[in-house]
Amino acid sequence: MTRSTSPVPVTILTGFLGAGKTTLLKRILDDPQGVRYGVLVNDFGAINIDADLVVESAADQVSLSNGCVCCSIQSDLVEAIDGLLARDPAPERILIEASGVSRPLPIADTLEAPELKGRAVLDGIFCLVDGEGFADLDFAATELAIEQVTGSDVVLLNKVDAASETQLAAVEQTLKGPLPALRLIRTRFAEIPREVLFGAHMGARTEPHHGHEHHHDHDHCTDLHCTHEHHHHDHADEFEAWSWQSAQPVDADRLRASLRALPASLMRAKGIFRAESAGERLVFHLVGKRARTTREKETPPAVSSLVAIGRRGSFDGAELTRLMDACVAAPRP
Ligand SMILES: Nc1nc2c(ncn2[C@@H]2O[C@H](COP(=O)(O)OP(=O)(O)OP(=O)(O)O)[C@@H](O)[C@H]2O)c(=O)[nH]1
Repeated sequence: MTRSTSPVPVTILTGFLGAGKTTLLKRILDDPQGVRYGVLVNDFGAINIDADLVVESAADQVSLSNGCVCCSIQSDLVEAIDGLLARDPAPERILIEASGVSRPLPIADTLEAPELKGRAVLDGIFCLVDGEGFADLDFAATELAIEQVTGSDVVLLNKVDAASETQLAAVEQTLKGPLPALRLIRTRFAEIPREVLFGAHMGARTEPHHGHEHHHDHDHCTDLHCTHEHHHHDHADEFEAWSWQSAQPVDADRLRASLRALPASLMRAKGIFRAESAGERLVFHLVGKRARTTREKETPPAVSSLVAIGRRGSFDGAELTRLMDACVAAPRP
């Protein structure tokens, strides 16, 4: 097998919790158009539900859970990319779905690690923004979302179907006000032509991007939200993830009741469940104030899982566990 000598292009998908990163990833992988993808999915929680959601797609996939690739598990990221590149056949492109609380530039800087030098190269950073939910983010979350935007090459203002024109215009104004050169595309379920996504060849970054000098190509990069101190803390200090699993099927009615009772302080929750009725799985998403459960005609997972993320100290994990244990179907006599 001949190995390509040119570096493998890497695309980073970033964006705040629930903005639509997995939706975009799935869209790409469901129609790979002949490209062999290597995929790296990072979930802040202990269970990588995103990995489960995209698992049926044909791609080499590595999951990085229980931490954030931009800070606490950055070295794991190098190792994971190294591992993907070493596969035979090697991927022709690598996609990294960052956790919703990651900052993209430290991830891009990872590609400069000596182990990866010349083997992988940054192609582009795409930031998903939730057009419907952006206005509901609290101040700190807005700040992080904007930081993700400033570190990206292109912003996908997503969920345009669910947002009003007034909402969308307000988000655009918030983002473009301080960043007039921002490249922003409105999307519905992250639908975007492949030519826009790939081939940007943003290339190697030659200097740290969080300093106050930005000499590189990213003309929309400003230091507005960019303080050194800000970039060096660990997201584990700010956010807390809780997770729950059950090998027993759940009772669909009780599950609905438990999910409705989840505290409003949660910023994001997602789950995949095996209900007693076989042949389908229940997928739950809570993004800010909005929650949705769908029945999917996919093989149900062997183990039902739920992950929730909120600000540290803003919810009671033991209470959540009690709530979810209550929806496990009684064992059959
Ligand atoms: N109405 C609407 N819903 C969307 C759109 N894009 C994604 N969603 C839904 O929003 C929820 C979250 O989408 P994901 O793609 O899982 O978001 P994410 O950014 O990967 O979430 P994290 O990995 O937890 O940060 C899911 O229920 C999606 O179906 C859209 O354009 N319109």
